[in-house]
Amino acid sequence: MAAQAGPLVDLSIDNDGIAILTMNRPPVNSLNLELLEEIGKSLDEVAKNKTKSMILTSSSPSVFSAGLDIMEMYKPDLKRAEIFWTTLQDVWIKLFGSSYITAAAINGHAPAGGCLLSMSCEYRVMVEGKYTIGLNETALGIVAPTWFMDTMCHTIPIRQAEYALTTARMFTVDEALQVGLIDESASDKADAIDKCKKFIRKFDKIPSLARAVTKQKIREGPLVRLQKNRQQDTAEFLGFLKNPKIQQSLEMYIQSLKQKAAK
Ligand SMILES: CC/C=C\CC/C=C/CC(=O)SCCNC(=O)CCNC(=O)[C@H](O)C(C)(C)COP(=O)(O)OP(=O)(O)OC[C@H]1O[C@@H](n2cnc3c(N)ncnc32)[C@H](O)[C@@H]1OP(=O)(O)O
Repeated sequence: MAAQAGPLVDLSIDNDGIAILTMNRPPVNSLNLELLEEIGKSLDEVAKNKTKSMILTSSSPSVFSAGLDIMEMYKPDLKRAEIFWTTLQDVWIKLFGSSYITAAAINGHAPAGGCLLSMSCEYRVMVEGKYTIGLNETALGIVAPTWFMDTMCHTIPIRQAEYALTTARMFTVDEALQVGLIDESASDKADAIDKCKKFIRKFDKIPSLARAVTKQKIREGPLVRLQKNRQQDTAEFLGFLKNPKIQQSLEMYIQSLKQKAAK
């Protein structure tokens, strides 16, 4: 993968006081430890500055995020893998459990961890095109953690979530709209951001504390479940990484990605 030039995330505040968090790890925003750390710091910044809302997007013209960086899981250094996983848990807890308003302007593909980040926001607008979104872990021979599943069940009906998770279903933009995985489609990134802002403006007349507490209460179940089981969840992840069959599946998947990229 190409070397990184420039910061891994850009955090700006626009004229309406809305934070725009842009992931910037070319070519596909795969979530490695360093990118996750930077996203986590930006989320802390948004919370600390009491910014009322945040839009998550990507600097790539065609990929929101390719999900977890597979190289963090393939034959890893186990100490780094542990930090990688706990950092991912932290990012999810901060984003899913945030008190400020969150929306995702999904300007391209959003598989696996990319889908997770967008589902952790309260509203999703996806740019029209040949892009797909979904949790495809089983296709890689791996199992999405319970909190990934919880996040999907919080977004679409549980029957649809079970079917999508077991079949590694990647939804087109139209299919995602139909099932409620995204809330709106957009013609381009600027339109997606405008639509996210329109969603955010719906709260202008709602007292912010009442809104925030309501959001946190409705999201409490999945959050508490992970907070109570963090160590076990990390141990499970490390256990998966030590499994030769999983390493073999990851190796085959990496090869198929490289072959596709070389064509
Ligand atoms: C053992 C673990 C147990 C539990 C954990 C479970 C949790 C897992 C969650 C995850 O997120 S797993 C990751 C799943 N992600 C994917 O399956 C996405 C794979 N990528 C793609 O499908 C495509 O790259 C794309 C649709 C996102 C973009 O397509 P395109 O624009 O055509 O780019 P390329 O495919 O040519 O890729 C360019 C470059 O990037 C490399 N790459 C792509 N995705 C990843 C990734 N997730 N991690 C690391 N590297 C990735 C790809 O190999 C190419 O590399 P080159 O060196 O050949 O340029």
